[in-house]
Amino acid sequence: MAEELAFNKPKVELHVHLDGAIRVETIVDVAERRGMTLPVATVEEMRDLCSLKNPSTLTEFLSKFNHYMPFIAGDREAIKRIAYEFVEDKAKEGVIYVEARYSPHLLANRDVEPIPWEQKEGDLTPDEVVNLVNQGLNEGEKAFKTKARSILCCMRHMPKWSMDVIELCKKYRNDGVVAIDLAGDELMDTKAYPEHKQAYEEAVKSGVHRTVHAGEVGPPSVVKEAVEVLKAERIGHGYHTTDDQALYRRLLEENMHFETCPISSRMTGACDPDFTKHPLIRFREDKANYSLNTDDPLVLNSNLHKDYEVAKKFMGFTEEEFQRVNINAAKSCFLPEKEKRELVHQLCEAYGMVEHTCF
Ligand SMILES: O=c1[nH]cnc2c1ncn2[C@@H]1O[C@H](CO)[C@@H](O)[C@H]1O
Repeated sequence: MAEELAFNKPKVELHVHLDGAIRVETIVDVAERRGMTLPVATVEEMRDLCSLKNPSTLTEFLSKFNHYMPFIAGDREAIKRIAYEFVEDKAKEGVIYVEARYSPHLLANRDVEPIPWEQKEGDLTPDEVVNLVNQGLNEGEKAFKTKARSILCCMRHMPKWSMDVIELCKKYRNDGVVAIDLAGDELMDTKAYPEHKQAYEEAVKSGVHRTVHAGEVGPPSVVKEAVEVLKAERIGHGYHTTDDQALYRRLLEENMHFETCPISSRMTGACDPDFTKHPLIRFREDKANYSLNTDDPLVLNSNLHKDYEVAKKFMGFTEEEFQRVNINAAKSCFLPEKEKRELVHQLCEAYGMVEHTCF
């Protein structure tokens, strides 16, 4: 008999890295097609290599990308394929709307300095990467009926890419790209460099939506900077906001959206490995505005059902709270207003709620 799911209803996912959500089978397949040598012999060994087994650090977590990104980066077919398969996987998890994020530069091999993953210079630019991902998401959306949009990531340690990122957000805003993000290792580098600030200023000026990874493993000051300097409309993770009570209270009042990722937060060492002590419990009790997300299912060897399961089993989540969480996610998504309202309506219908009582 199939295992009972913690929340078997339509869901919205706002924080998931496209390059952290690739199928292991696809990595192996692409490597073989490209005649590249894999470090291990089987899919299962590759899964082991790409994923963390025990709670660790964000730095260690991010180092897992080194094992598989070289096989995908620079390959047009692979990039389109991972986007398409991503939508299929989300549809199977009952996600009806998803925002997938990635760094176009980390998948390119031309017009990017330095060229990532020790690739030789090729002819795939960050611009074309965005185009390919858009095609894959779009075709996936048509095939699997899950709406998919994307968020382009600036990387904390690569400030010189950030102005390209905002220009790509502007160029593709009518073709699937809904926002800008700032990702990467907060522990190694917590400061927002002038180039990141400039990119976010341009985002504000040109009406591009903004989210920022902050307070994941870093202190609340990073969250404060995200809100005050980068004008973030949502916070990626944000667990450590609760370490500064005044800031936490203020963001609760402002209805700031926190994109939380329970399983990820344990494995990156962002939070106490004991889920019963997780800041998400505080968010729930305070009726904060937050969503539940996977972050990087490949690196976590996990899926969205498991995040919901953890919330139910260890954090006291009920069906009603899961519904509230998803309606908040829909209300905080980066779709245009009309599409956002339709999404909220779709959830209310699926949850059997009358619209005006729909929180
Ligand atoms: O949990 C996280 N915190 C910060 N950065 C992350 C996390 N997961 C992935 N990435 C980084 O974001 C890039 C673009 O998708 C990934 O390549 C990875 O370096």
